[in-house]
Amino acid sequence: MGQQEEQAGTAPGVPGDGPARRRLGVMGGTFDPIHHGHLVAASEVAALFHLDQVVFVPTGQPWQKTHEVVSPAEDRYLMTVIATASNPQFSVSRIDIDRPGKTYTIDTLRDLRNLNEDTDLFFITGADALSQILGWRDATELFSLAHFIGVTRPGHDLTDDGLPEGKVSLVEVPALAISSTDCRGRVAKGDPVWYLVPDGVVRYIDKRQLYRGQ
Ligand SMILES: Nc1ncnc2c1ncn2[C@@H]1O[C@H](COP(=O)(O)OP(=O)(O)OP(=O)(O)O)[C@@H](O)[C@H]1O
Ligand SMILES: O=C(O)c1ccc[n+]([C@@H]2O[C@H](COP(=O)([O-])O)[C@@H](O)[C@H]2O)c1
Repeated sequence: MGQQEEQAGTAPGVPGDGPARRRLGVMGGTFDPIHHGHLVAASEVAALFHLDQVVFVPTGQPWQKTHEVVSPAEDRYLMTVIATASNPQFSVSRIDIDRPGKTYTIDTLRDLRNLNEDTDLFFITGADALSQILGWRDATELFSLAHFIGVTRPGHDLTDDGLPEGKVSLVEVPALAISSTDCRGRVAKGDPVWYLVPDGVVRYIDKRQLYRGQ
């Protein structure tokens, strides 16, 4: 499938006929720290899919990152708030960090469905995460709760192989070869993360002395 296939005019459910439903993008992530790769992906998808809002949802306990040291949820939440504060289309939800136990997207989407009536959900995910999705909890039900939008990410193949037809769109976004792992590594070595993450996030990392000992 062509990565540019889902342009504005062909995006699923684009307003036209029938009563307007709110269109909410959902950008889930560990955001340790949030970086410009996340922000560009959300901004690009919001424009292409005519989304009213994108809600960033930091994970509580990312169960597939148990081999890594994950920063406290409150730090990751606050960095996400700082990074998104200037964009009126972006907001941040605490639903995953306030829910006890491991974080599963099935719970995220069920909660968001309950909190938002007359709303269609669009879950935004990078190519690396999309390729793992069949291993997520209750994978088949996920696709009945949201439309999934896979975005390009340098170093990863974007494919919807094996995923249900009509439930996933693939989108090319400006390529930013940034990862949270790389940002953490740079801070640990004393290298700059300016312009990889928003300025306020650089200052927050410094203020809280995050990633220093890693
Ligand atoms: N540079 C990027 N371009 C496009 N999508 C990205 C990029 N970085 C992360 N994503 C996507 O954002 C979501 C949240 O990612 P996450 O918070 O795990 O960041 P990460 O950079 O992959 O972190 P880590 O390096 O710690 O694994 C995932 O769907 C991921 O695929
Ligand atoms: O639901 C699952 O089983 C599941 C497994 C791994 C990742 N996810 C979600 O995928 C998103 C990106 O996760 P991560 O670990 O790459 O930051 C985030 O919203 C996670 O909650 C979800």
